[in-house]
Amino acid sequence: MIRFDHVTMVYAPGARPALEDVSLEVEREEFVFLVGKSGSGKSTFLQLVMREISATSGHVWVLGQDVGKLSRWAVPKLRRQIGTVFQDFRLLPNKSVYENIALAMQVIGRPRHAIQTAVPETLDLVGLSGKEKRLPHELSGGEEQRVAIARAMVNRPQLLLADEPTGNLDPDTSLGIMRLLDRINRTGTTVVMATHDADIVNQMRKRVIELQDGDVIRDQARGVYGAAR
Ligand SMILES: Nc1ncnc2c1ncn2[C@@H]1O[C@H](COP(=O)(O)OP(=O)(O)OP(=O)(O)O)[C@@H](O)[C@H]1O
Repeated sequence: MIRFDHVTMVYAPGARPALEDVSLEVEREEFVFLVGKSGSGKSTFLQLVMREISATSGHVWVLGQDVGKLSRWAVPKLRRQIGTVFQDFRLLPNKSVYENIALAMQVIGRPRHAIQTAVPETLDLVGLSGKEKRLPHELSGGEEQRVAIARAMVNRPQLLLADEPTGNLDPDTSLGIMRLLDRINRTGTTVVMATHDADIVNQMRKRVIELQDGDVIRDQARGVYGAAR
């Protein structure tokens, strides 16, 4: 699903590498937490997978493709197979819940009948049936994140990347979001989630990859947040 082969990322000449000689593999249908202090390289990792940036050296393979070698038209095709969720939700404020989700299908040219089927199904998946007409400001933070997850999932991506998705939510709401991400994972979507949320990581007991100054310093199955090294 994802393979990093001696990946180094240097943003500016002479700068310290944001990732240095990272090699690892994420298998299909895994759930992986990326942890590490601020600046350790978590977002850089996710951006490399999305091909928002290109590795300075080494190879990043995503869904069987060396993303550094993709042509310009192949990048959007790759991104269509990857859902993304962020800490700040990134919903369009003057569009309804339904419209926010439908837009993700419209922009890739899906036909209206497909949208009319998939949006209600996805709203049901995230537990927001009945709220389709609401605007984002009429929702709680947890509900806004559920809309963002619905938008990420409506095109049925094989891979879901989440950058600190519970960062703006209280512990109970965060747990609800994690249960949803776990359910999405169990139905076959690979999930990679960067987080600082120790409680969540310790409760979920999934694979934990810890970065420090651009190095992988721990890769642990059924891991915890703080190092039990
Ligand atoms: N666009 C950029 N230009 C230059 N340097 C960058 C850029 N993005 C990140 N960096 C640097 O790369 C390193 C890794 O940053 P990154 O954002 O990947 O860390 P992070 O683990 O995601 O941090 P956080 O938890 O704060 O989001 C840091 O030293 C950061 O300053």
